[in-house]
Order: sequence, then C-alpha cells, then structure tokens
Amino acid sequence: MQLPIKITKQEILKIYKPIPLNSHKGIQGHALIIGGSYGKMGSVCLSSKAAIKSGCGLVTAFIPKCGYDILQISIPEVMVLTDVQENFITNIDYTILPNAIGIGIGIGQEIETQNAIQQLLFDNKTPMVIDAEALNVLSLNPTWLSLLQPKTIITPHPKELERLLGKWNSEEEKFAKTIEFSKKFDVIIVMKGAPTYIIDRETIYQNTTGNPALATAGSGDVLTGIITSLLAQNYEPIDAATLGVYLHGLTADIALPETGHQSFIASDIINYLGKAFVTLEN
Ligand SMILES: NC(=O)C1=CN([C@@H]2O[C@H](COP(=O)(O)OP(=O)(O)OC[C@H]3O[C@@H](n4cnc5c(N)ncnc54)[C@H](O)[C@@H]3O)[C@@H](O)[C@H]2O)[C@@H](O)CC1
Ligand SMILES: Nc1ncnc2c1ncn2[C@@H]1O[C@H](COP(=O)(O)OP(=O)(O)O)[C@@H](O)[C@H]1O
Ligand SMILES: [Mg+2]
Repeated sequence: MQLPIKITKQEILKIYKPIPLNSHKGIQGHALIIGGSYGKMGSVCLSSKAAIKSGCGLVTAFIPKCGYDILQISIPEVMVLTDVQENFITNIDYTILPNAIGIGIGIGQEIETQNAIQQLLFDNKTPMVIDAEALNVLSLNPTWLSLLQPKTIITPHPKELERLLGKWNSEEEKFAKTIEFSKKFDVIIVMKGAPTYIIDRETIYQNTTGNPALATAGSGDVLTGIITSLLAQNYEPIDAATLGVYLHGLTADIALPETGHQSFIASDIINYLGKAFVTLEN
C-alpha cells in the first residue's frame, strides 16, 4: 500500500481556482441536489445551502412535494423542483442541465425511490456525488454499481462503507478492500472519518483538517453539498473531493475557539465556509 498524500494547504493551493473577475452565475456552475423524504428535509436544506455557499452560480434541489415550502422559506437562493409524490422521491424527472448532481441525503429507501435512483443512473452522464441512503440503495442492489460513470464520487461514513464492502478485520484490510472497489468501478471514495481518507484507485489522500466538532448530525450532508458545488464549477472529481474535504474540516478548526466542540452544528460548517475560503486567498 502506498503512503497517503497529505491534503495540506500547500497541496490545496495547487488546485484552488479563484473566481474570475468577469464571472457570472450562468457560467459559475449549476448544482442539482436530489434527496429528502418526510422528516429528513433538513438534510437537503443543509446540502443545498452548502452548495450555494461554495461558489457555484445556481443550485436546484429536487425533493418530494412535502419539502417545497421548507426549502423555499429556508433558502430563498435555491430553486426547487418536486417529485409527483408527497413524502418520498419516485421519479427523478427534470429538464434543467446541471453541471453536477449530489444524490442521497435523506432520500430514504422506499422501493419506488430505489427504482428512481436506478433509472437516473441508467440515464445520467453528469458528474455525480453519491451519499447516504443512495449508497445504501447501491449496497442493496450491487449490480447497479456498474451503471456509475467513471470518477463518480462516493462519500460513505464507516457504516455505509461496510454495507458496500462487507466487514473488514483490520485497517489494512479496510484499505485493501476500498482500493479494490475503487479500481473495479473506477470511482473516487471519500472514506469519511477522523481523519477522512480519499481513495482514487491506488492513490490515497489523507485530510489534515477537522476535529470532533464535526461529529454532529448533518455534517456529511453539508460535505456532499460542498463537493457537488465544486464539481459543478468544473473542478476535476479528485480535486473537488480533496478541496471539499479540506474546506469542510477547516471550518471546524476556525470555529473551535468560538463554538467549542459541543456547540458546533452542521449549520456552522456553512457559516464558517467564507472564512475557510478566505484562507486560500492569502
Ligand atoms: N436533519 C436531517 O434531515 C438529517 C438527515 N440525515 C439523513 O439521515 C439518513 C440516515 O443517516 P445516518 O448516517 O444517521 O444512518 P446510518 O444508519 O447510515 O448510520 C448510522 C449508523 O452508522 C454508525 N456510524 C455513523 N458514523 C460512524 C462512524 N464515524 N464510525 C462508526 N460508526 C458510524 C452509527 O453508529 C449508526 O449505527 C441519511 O439519509 C442522512 O442524509 C442525517 O444526515 C442527520 C440529519
Ligand atoms: N471526530 C471527528 N473528527 C473529524 N471529522 C469528523 C469526526 N466525526 C465526524 N467527522 C466528519 O463529519 C462528517 C460526518 O458525516 P456523516 O456521518 O455522513 O453525517 P450525517 O449523515 O449526519 O450528515 C464526515 O465528513 C466525517 O469525516
Ligand atoms: Mg451521512
């Protein structure tokens, strides 16, 4: 196994692209966040707000009908498309042309939702981030993994990773299985944890930012929004993953003196994103 490449500020500055002075929202990237179900709309609010706060020009959320008012009132900057069903997603039908898609947060595992995810994977050619329950749907239907476009980014926490790979008996075996999976399906795997590692075939990246303040509900939903936004801004998938993970952790490091570990919540990741981006301009 190769030694991990540390994701430091020095490495990040090689890939970070400041926003051009003459940019406008029409060329700054359009992110589509697909997710949510009754009782889990907060996850889509967090993810789509994180996306619009990470530099892309437009964000659309695709959600079940029950989330319409919640989304529109919580984040007026984000556009909303709704499924025909009230409480969960059954048919992911849209005419917009997003530059990147983030799917899975709070989406549930209803059979109609599973079928809608399969249909999207059949049709989709847009760069994609897959998280949360969409990963569990893939674990339930492993043959669908062959539908993923090359360099799709998947962002499992340890339990979601275990559902995809099966159990491991040691750290070494966990990495060996993850590398094998990345090679087999040509996907980038963000192995969320403390620290987070990113696996791109045999290359391993190790994040250097973050702290236990991030152990809070919705923290991963926010990460999905950040990475999807960067992907929509035309970052290469591996660069979107490394920059996203670095900035996400950095928000918690910057916030720590003010919030402590206990009072930091997922919305604070979004609140501190600006300060995290500014460190890259100096
Ligand atoms: N406000 C909201 O609407 C929220 C919605 N969420 C959504 O809720 C759904 C369920 O997500 P969950 O992740 O809770 O459910 P899961 O069942 O996938 O994960 C929870 C299980 O994984 C274990 N686990 C998680 N992180 C771990 C770690 N770092 N090390 C070891 N074990 C770990 C937990 O102990 C628990 O057994 C997802 O779709 C998610 O997007 C959550 O993100 C929470 C906030
Ligand atoms: N102790 C910790 N140190 C650093 N990062 C952490 C720690 N605990 C959790 N995180 C980060 O928080 C995020 C949690 O994601 P996830 O479990 O998907 O949350 P949720 O599903 O509630 O949104 C991941 O990015 C993970 O790396
Ligand atoms: Mg999660």
